[in-house]
Amino acid sequence: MAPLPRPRRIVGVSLKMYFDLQSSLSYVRGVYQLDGEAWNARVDLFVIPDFVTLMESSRILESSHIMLGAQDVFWEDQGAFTGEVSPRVLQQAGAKIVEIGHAERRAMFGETGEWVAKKAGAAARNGLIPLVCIGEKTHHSIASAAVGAAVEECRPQVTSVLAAVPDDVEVILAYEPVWAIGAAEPADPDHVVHVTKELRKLAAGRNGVTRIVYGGSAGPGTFAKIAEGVDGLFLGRFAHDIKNLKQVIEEVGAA
Ligand SMILES: O=C[C@H](O)COP(=O)(O)O
Repeated sequence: MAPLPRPRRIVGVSLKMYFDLQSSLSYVRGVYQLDGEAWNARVDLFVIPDFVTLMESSRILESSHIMLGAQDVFWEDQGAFTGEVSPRVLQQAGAKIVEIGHAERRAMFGETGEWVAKKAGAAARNGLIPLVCIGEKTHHSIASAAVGAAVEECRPQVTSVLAAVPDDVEVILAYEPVWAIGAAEPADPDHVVHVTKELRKLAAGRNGVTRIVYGGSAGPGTFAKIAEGVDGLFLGRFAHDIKNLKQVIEEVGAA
């Protein structure tokens, strides 16, 4: 049987909390300038600023193909949940993607696998693409054991999410080994390729598109080494300079 065609490549950036309001908007305007280049390179592009910046970002991006994302979401659509942000409101504000279960949220804010799955279900219910962050906490020092250990740790993170979303909706899995986030360099390419190839098997029976992106100190030079395993990159610091994002788009389009 012929292998399934690979989905379109995708590149996105999270601003985390590095930016203030004006610099977030300035960055989003910079991303907007890359719309044509990404589109011509057949690379889907998304950007994830903070909640406060979403509506203005939506206005900036409205005539583009660029998808706007939010950094978190609550699992109910409405009710007495002070401080939480509804998936329905995110959809109304122009978001197309919702990042869920980032390692920082799991570590610092007590986000559990059960919450992540519920949030993914809520995003899908409201027409948003769940971008679910998964990854092992520590890196096994023996390379041959590291892949198996990573897959075992990531497997329940993936299966609980896929069980919570309808089979036919798009899901993006962001493989971000926790130890590679905020590091000097991305994870070893062989490790990323081996782990993501195994994780892709978990979504083999789905009817909806499942894309896997790599995150964790990724930047220019990362994609070509791991293209065999992933559909794109989820970038942080090393794409906060628009010139680097432009270079990554070129590389992903050319790989
Ligand atoms: O959200 C993005 C990832 O956590 C990666 O961030 P980083 O590239 O700054 O390590």
